[in-house]
This record gives sequence, C-alpha cells and structure tokens, in this order.
Amino acid sequence: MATPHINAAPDDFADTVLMPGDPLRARYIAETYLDDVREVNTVRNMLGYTGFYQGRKISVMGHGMGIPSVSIYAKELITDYGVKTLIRVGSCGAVRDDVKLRDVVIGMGACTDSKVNRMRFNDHDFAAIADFDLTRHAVAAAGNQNVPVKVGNLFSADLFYNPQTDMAERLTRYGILGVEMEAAGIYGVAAEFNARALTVCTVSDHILRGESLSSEARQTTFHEMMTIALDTVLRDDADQAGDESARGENA
Ligand SMILES: O=P(O)(O)O[C@H]1O[C@H](CO)[C@@H](O)[C@H]1O
Ligand SMILES: O=c1cc[nH]c(=O)[nH]1
Repeated sequence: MATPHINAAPDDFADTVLMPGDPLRARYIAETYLDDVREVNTVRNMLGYTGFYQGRKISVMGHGMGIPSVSIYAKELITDYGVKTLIRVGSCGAVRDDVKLRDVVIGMGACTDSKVNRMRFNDHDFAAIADFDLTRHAVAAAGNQNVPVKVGNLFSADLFYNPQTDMAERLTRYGILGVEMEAAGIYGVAAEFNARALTVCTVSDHILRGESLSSEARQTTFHEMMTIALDTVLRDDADQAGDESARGENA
C-alpha cells in the first residue's frame, strides 16, 4: 500500500489533509492543534501526521516546494490513501500595496507560469480554481475569528527567484493577491482525480517593498491561517451534515 513517497498504512490518513510546503510547519500544526497525534509519513522527511481537532480526524503533511513536488503528494494521497480534501496552508509574497506582511489571503483561483495544467488539458487553458464550498467556509471561518481576508487570484510560480524583472509589476496590475508555488498544481491534481482543494496563504514577503519574515516565523507563527483552515473543515462537515448554523451568512 505504501507509495514511493509515502510509507503510511492504508487507513493512516484522514479524508482531509492540511498541507504546508514545509514539513516542519506540518509538525508544528500537528503538535499545536491536534490531539492524539501519530506520525504517519517519514519518507524523505516529508513529515505527515494524523490526529484529532475538536474530535474530528484530520491529517497534516508537508508537500515540499513547487508544483512537481506537491503534485506527487497530492496525487498519491488521493489515489492511494482515499483523501478527498486538500487544504494548502502556505506562505506567499505580496505585490499589492493593500496586501501586507502577515495578511491572510484565500486563493479562489491560481494563475501560473507552469505548463502542468496544459499538459493535463490538451494544451488549452485550464481555470485552476478552489472548491467553492471550502472557499466560502474559509471566508466564514475568518469572519468568525475577526480575521480580515482577501479572496482572489494567486500566482503559482515555478521560480522563486524570477529573472523576469517586469513580472511583479504585471502581477500587481492584474490584482494578484500573492505569489506562491503550488496552488495551481494542487487545483489541477484535485480536478484530475475528483477531489477538492483550497489554498490559504499568509503573506511572508512583500516583493515590492523587500520585506520578509524569518524562516522561524514561517514555521511556527501563522496561527490565524491554521485556525481558519481547521475551522473550515469543521464548517464543511457541518454543512454537509445539513447543519443550518454553518450556512448562515457570517456563521
Ligand atoms: O511556505 P510554503 O507553504 O512552502 O509556500 C511557499 O514557500 C515556498 C518558497 O519559500 C514555496 O513552497 C511557496 O509556495
Ligand atoms: O513563492 C513564494 C513564497 C513566499 N514568498 C514569495 O515571495 N514567494
């Protein structure tokens, strides 16, 4: 049952997996927010854990950096471990004046300079979008926690260090909320294998202003994003179970 990249047993993962790029952020989330945590993946130190959040079984696992890496883990979790829902909890760089360090942004869609979705889609444009229900539950979770969020387009870049110096200005012009490296890939994998995906990011850099959080801060301080993602899962469950309180405008 193990895959080349995941050595978990068949039932080790919950149906929902939170995925940061950084495996140490995965460990931090597991240790900080989950009860009765078990380590379920150690291959390549791409650490994965399963535990319980307010009684709900949830897994968290790193996906590495870049679309090729996240595509492997997302695909294997869905096809080999029966995972239905992936929520990326990432960091991103801002290119707008009204988006600042530590803001939380929700990726309703993701543009990319990667070709992966064209490879999937017969070289046509594929609109890489988040699952609508997960998106609205994340917005509601943020509202409930009084965390202002912006919802819109991310840009998933193949290069962290992009030599195209005019690109940031173009991203600003097109209203991109954050530059990161995986959302378009995880949305493409979810579409291909009939799963659901969402990306929530915390702004760790301001690309135009040259501002940047430390690696330690990226690993352990994105509390608002984590609790929004976890609360999203609970709201989604309640909604699917028909609980009206989860459907209210600002519930
Ligand atoms: O902090 P994570 O989730 O890894 O996300 C962002 O950080 C990495 C680059 O530093 C890329 O993976 C990018 O998408
Ligand atoms: O891909 C990324 C992630 C964080 N910050 C950036 O500037 N780019």
